[in-house]
Amino acid sequence: MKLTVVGCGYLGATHAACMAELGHEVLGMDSDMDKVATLNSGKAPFFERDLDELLTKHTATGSLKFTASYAEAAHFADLHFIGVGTPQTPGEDTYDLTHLYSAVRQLAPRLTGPAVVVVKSTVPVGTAPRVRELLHEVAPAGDRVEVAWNPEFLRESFAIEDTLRPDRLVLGFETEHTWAETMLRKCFERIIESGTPTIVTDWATAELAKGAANSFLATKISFINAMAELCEKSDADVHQLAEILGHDARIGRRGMRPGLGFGGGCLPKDLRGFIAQAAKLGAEATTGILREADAVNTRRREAVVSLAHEQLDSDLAGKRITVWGAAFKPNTDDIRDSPALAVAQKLHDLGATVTVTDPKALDNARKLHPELDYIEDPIAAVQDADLLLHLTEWAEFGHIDPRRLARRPAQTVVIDGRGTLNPDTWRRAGWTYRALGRP
Ligand SMILES: NC(=O)C1=CN([C@@H]2O[C@H](COP(=O)(O)OP(=O)(O)OC[C@H]3O[C@@H](n4cnc5c(N)ncnc54)[C@H](O)[C@@H]3O)[C@@H](O)[C@H]2O)C=CC1
Ligand SMILES: O=C(O)[C@H]1O[C@H](OP(=O)(O)OP(=O)(O)OC[C@H]2O[C@@H](n3ccc(=O)[nH]c3=O)[C@H](O)[C@@H]2O)[C@H](O)[C@@H](O)[C@@H]1O
Repeated sequence: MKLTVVGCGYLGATHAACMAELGHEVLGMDSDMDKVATLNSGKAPFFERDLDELLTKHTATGSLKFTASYAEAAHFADLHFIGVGTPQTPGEDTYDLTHLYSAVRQLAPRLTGPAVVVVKSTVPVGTAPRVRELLHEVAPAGDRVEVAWNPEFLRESFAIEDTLRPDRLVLGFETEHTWAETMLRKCFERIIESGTPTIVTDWATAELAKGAANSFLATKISFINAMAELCEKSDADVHQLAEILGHDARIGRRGMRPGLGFGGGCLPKDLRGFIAQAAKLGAEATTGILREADAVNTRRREAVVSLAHEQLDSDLAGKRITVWGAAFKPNTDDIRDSPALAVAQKLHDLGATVTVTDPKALDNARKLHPELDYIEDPIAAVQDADLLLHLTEWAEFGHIDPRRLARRPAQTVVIDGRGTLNPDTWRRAGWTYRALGRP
């Protein structure tokens, strides 16, 4: 099939490359010309495992191309996926849908024949009818343009695997048995035939499925982090507690790692956007648990700052603090709402000199937090430090032998914000080891 993907960021570039891998002819469209040029050269404008290889493979054969032209995109195919960003509105908890409506407004006047517009971006429930309205108003093809909803559940750092072999496919349509459904079933034929659970539903359920999934994931993380707060008061170990709970299949171990909490471009803003929309719809009473999940998450960042205070005798002025980690999680260069950088910035604001290291995210971090210091080598990073914070659990950091570090810092104190370093190894190497939720 021929198809386009409008918006080629973390989601869209991956989707475009994976659709080419499924055998389709794909044109990715993005308003950012630099991104388009990078993608056309077979490279991703961000770090995602194996994505460069997939882009190189399919741009080389010509089955995958990128453009900044809506006219070209509209002309190329009659199946259009939209994956533009839907960030949090600055200063509010709601979604900023400007990019989504802008993409629809620019695509619509160029749709002269029957077409299917499939939205993958995450939105508040109730967005689909507005997209349909806009398309029918503006597109010359009018109501021959159908709208489908296909929420995306991929995780960054597993994006290709999650796109090609998803846990489930959710397809939302206005009515049953539409042309849009036929088109999407054909597009995802290989995925569906491999046995992937495929749920066909209405628009509202498809929209809600995404917000509900991310809200649940966020709440699961905050649940174990609330237990960490309790462990801190009772000398219990939240990591062992999580293991014990996780053996119950109804609870499950995955997605329940305690520590500094969730960040990234999705869980925090989707949780807040979900709460804001529920309140707008008059279902505010259902959101208490979600508000608490957000509050627990914020408290974990504050807890690391408090621990740092405690270790440095309540005086951060002039202290040298090394932070291992800038990305919001390992194996990505994404720093959107990064818990590690939020803590680093706070410590800097309190007067410390903060040096950050990260295997992939330093360029992005430098742009957003120019006042912090940066260094590539995590070992050199601890030179003369009064305190080491381990805030993003890259495997590279876990493999460092603390004995190799012991003579470099001014004080051998480490706060393990992710709880993945081995306390015994660090203590045996002469370090004072502190972590959230464990003695
Ligand atoms: N990043 C992820 O892992 C996932 C993201 N999502 C959702 O997918 C959507 C996109 O997220 P990301 O890819 O992370 O964002 P992103 O910011 O990396 O990418 C968005 C892209 O859209 C482009 N864009 C913005 N306005 C445009 C327009 N009018 N026309 C054409 N291109 C335009 C931007 O230049 C950018 O390249 C969001 O709604 C997000 O919640 C859903 C599941 C996973
Ligand atoms: O909507 C999205 O964009 C995506 O958001 C998350 O994916 P992602 O943000 O890539 O990352 P996760 O692996 O879920 O981690 C999110 C944050 O939670 C933290 N986390 C995760 C898991 C855990 O057990 N504990 C924990 O603190 C991570 O460190 C990270 O900061 C969801 O997992 C995806 O299903 C969803 O598609």
